[in-house]
Amino acid sequence: MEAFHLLTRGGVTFNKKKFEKDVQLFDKSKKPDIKGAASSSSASELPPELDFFKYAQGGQPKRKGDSTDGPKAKKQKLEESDSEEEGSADTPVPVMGRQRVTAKGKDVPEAVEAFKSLGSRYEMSSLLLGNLEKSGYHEPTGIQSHGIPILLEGRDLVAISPTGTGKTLSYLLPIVSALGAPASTSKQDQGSGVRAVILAPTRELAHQIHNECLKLAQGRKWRIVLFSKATANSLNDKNVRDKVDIIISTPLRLVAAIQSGTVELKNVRHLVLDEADRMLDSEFLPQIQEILAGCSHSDVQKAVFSATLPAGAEKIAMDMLRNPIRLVVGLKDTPLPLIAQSLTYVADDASKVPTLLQYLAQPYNPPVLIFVSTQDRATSLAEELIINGTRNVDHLHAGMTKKEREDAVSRMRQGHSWVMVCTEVMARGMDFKGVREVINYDFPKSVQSYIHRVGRTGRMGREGKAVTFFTNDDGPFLKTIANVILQSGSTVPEWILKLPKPSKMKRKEMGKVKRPEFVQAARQVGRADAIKKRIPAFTTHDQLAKIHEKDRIGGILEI
Ligand SMILES: Nc1ncnc2c1ncn2[C@@H]1O[C@H](COP(=O)(O)OP(=O)(O)OP(=O)(O)O)[C@@H](O)[C@H]1O
Repeated sequence: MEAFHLLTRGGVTFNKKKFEKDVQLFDKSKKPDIKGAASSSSASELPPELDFFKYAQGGQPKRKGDSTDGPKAKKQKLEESDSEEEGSADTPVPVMGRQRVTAKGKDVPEAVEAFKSLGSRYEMSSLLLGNLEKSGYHEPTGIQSHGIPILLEGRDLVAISPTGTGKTLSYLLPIVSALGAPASTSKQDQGSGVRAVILAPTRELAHQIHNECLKLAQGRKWRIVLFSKATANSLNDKNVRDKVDIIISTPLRLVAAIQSGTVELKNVRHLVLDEADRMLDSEFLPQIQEILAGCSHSDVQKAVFSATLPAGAEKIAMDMLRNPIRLVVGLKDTPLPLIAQSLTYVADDASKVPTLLQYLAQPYNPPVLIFVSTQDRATSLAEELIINGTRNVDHLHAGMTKKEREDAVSRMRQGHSWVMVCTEVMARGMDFKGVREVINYDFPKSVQSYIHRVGRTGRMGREGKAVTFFTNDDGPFLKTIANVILQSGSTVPEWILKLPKPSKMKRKEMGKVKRPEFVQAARQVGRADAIKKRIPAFTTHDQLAKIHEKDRIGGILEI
């Protein structure tokens, strides 16, 4: 702890040379050396901060300033190293693609190297294989190569694979493939009532999974229902209810429907828990148990998926499953090496807004996701950024109405939001392909929260960048997150590594750090004027290009 105190006790003995980069963030006369920030562009080029549409089309990110310590180099190092995750002593499985996959369990089915093998080996329909192609899924990822055959062979599965590696398709494809004829047309004896249930912790994620599922099922009349109050009401009619093939829901919504008798799960043959560790935590577990009890068919295949699965959650999962196979892709509970991660010291809460404004004043890669700890802090930080001239700022938290949340997600998907301030509700599962930078404005409340938050970038082979602010109050937990960063191949200052490891008890306090209810304003004086003159929250691409042109030549903003 001594090193941390040296850094933080009022700055008297602060070693400025050693922490030059952190000091630069507070020195307005110097540009901070933010790794990954592009240098200023020539006047004839669109400024990099405006040029994100190119990226949004999926082009390879060109990060300037990457050194030999950049994510690629780190990835290489990790692949070359002999580092190994737990379970590797079990059934050896060939290395697929870039990530090591280990499987534990009896009679593990052989992995597939190409989607087309699913046609010959499992008679997967050409319609489904065609839909994969149409979606741009040409080759399976590690979790898909191994996980899909396991599920197609009817086995239960615990799958742990890093964020953005295609877990959704790994469970959707086998389910859709096993459905056969849609319930509405079927004369076969497949029972009546919903046959597959997929559970996710947030409405946004359930919605995203629903969209993926619809894409995959194109061309067949399966009824795939995203559960909401409205759909629950429509299922009051048994004739409608019996024609549903798949339900995708949050646990609470489904339990309410079970209790009111609008849904029966006795015909369910496939049950998937996405973000399994969250679903099995104390908040959701009673609901999951109720849903499990409702799935009373003698042959229910169960699968749990997550990027993180702490031992406690894994034990609960294993007890739920029958003769399961456990798959681990990459290093368990570790972000992908493609995400360049760093820690930024900001002393106290009041210093965060100025630090963030300085960060956003440099060229950055929009859209950027900014995580805060509470709903009020999300709203107030978004407001603060707008007042201070940051463009296209949006926010999202669970206290907003369903419509507001849907609109915010849709603006993000369409590329209208450049800066999205959000709470934990966006941390898990949300897939926005263009997100290149994540900022943990408030320190995460657990290692799992950290991994999922930073996992909103660096998805499906793209590079990403994640910055985590820490204050003096976060000091005791710094080492825990630093270890995760180090394990995934990014570098951490030496002094942090020398901090003592917090006890298990202490680590539990990580999520309980007290923060002010609202973020602290960057400017008190002239705030009312600033609000009146603030730039409209959303402007068109052309308007923004004009603004930047004027900014460069010192013009006055007129919009
Ligand atoms: N085989 C594939 N080829 C190309 N892209 C794919 C493939 N499989 C999935 N994807 C795309 O990769 C992205 C990430 O997939 P997905 O959201 O399923 O990741 P995940 O592992 O569930 O991540 P998280 O842990 O954050 O939930 C999505 O945009 C998806 O469309």
